[in-house]
Amino acid sequence: MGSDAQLPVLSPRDAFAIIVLSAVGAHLVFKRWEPKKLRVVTFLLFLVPACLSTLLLPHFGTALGLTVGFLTYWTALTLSIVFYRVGPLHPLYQYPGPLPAKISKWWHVWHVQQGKQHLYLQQLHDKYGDIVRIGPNEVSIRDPACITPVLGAQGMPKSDMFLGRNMWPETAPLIGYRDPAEHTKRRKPWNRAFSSASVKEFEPIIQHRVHQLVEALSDRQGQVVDLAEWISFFTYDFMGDMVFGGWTEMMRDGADKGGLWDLLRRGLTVSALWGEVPWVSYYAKKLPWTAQDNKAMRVMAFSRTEQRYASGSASKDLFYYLSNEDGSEKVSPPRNIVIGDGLLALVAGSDTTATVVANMMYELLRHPAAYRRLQEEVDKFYPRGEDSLDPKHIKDMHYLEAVINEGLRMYPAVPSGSVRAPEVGKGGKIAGPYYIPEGTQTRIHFWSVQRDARNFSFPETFWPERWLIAEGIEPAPAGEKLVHNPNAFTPFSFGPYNCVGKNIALAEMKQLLCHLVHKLDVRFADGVDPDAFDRASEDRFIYVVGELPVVVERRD
Ligand code: HEM
Repeated sequence: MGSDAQLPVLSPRDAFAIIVLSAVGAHLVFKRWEPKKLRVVTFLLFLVPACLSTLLLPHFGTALGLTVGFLTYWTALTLSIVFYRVGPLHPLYQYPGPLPAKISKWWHVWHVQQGKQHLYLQQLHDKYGDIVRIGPNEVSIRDPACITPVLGAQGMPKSDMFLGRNMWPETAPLIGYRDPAEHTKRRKPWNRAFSSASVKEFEPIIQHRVHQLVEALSDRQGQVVDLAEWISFFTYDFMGDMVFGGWTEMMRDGADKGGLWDLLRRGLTVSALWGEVPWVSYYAKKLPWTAQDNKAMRVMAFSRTEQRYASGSASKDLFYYLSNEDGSEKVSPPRNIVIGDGLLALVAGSDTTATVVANMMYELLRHPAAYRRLQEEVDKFYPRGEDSLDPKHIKDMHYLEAVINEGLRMYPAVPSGSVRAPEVGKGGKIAGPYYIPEGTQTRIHFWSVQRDARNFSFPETFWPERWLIAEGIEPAPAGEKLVHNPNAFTPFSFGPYNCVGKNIALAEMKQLLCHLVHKLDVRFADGVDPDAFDRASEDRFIYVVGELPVVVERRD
């Protein structure tokens, strides 16, 4: 071909048609393969429109041609996405939900960022019904009939939420394992650590730390103390002992001197967001400032893990099982896995238990009759002079159990549930009356299910007696018919990925409440607005509570 050969010039109409069709094609590529690699995304979002804009240069000149070309491409891409998401071709078209949520996931992320996701989703369920579309590709469910089909053994695998939360796949903790077979394998040492027999071995540690908490509070009698903070100190110190054979001494210091608690809480806020948009974490982890807290968290866990490897086991802590010091597995897991799981235990076991106990105490303080009744039960089983750290009567203390169940019902530690998704390529799943298309992010909204009048009478009222009535231990109030659906009560989740620490958490909470009300009288500090505590609570995947200013008095 000669050097003066000219490329044919397309008419503006044809050029625009090609740009628009290419943008729709790019949408199809994004939808089908969800590419994350920066090269591919840059190619689709910048290189393609740049090349296509050259078709407009003969008509508009360079600057205007490029501007019009890019704008046309991006507008067509955006409109293609929006029309698809709100239109009848979308597999979730039939499910109701707010329009902005259908169009963009960022609508939901904004609500998550506010920390009030639990209330927002509850409002959506009240408005739209038991299934709500809360993202372009996501639903929230409030129907207990869906718990087994979504969370049960034949249910759905984990979604990629935990890939986003964790950021570094090489230290993926148990909770992030998506492959059911790998998850079952990795969960074995956890199951050994938290079997009924092993939980008994943790009892002396619980007793020691509960005693320490009650003594620390007694030392401050008459002063205003933040009970929620002290309960957190307790759970962190206890988990440090339980996981690594010792770590923090927050109760001794009366403060989080090492900054661990602060660091984990900050990390929690960020990872709650990234869990909602996992692809963001793919880029964010490459930026030093966004990943700072998560990195610092890993460094801390790494250093404690190394120390623990070096010192060997002085007791059968969780590490003993996770690192295979018990010798049950033929091959010991690599260190990175043990680091990930050690950190998980600390996060999963500390804030969860702390937040539930703080909420129970809050409700007991708001309901003095319930506080008195609990104290009377404790006093009956442990008369003055008896050691309420000895757990021998705890299994017979029905009101204590009722208080704990009621606290867990009203304040599930993971209020908005953890997300599952039918695997892409394997077809959708039926959940109760709903068809859930493959790849749909699906959550059971525990907060809404457990506060639904169709499952529990007076759902917004703290009423421990409901559990005694349901068990037939005491009669319902005259003229009342109790609504009580035990299948709708899943604060520890359900199925093969449920909370592996449930037994230890229950043992810890029972021992703590029993000894605390036996030894101390607790009341709100003067001038405290009790509702402020409720208002300050936030859903950061784990429920996080505000300050609970109280005054304690020793009872003996
Ligand atoms: C009141 C206290 C607690 C509550 C309400 C609670 C609740 C939960 C929930 C809702 C999940 C999510 C399960 C899912 O993805 O469906 C979970 C997972 C988990 N929890 Fe707890 N938890 C508590 C205490 C603890 C404690 C003390 C530990 C001890 C280390 C612990 C360890 C874990 C672990 C390791 C997982 C991940 C399990 C897996 O993926 O197989 N939790 N917990």
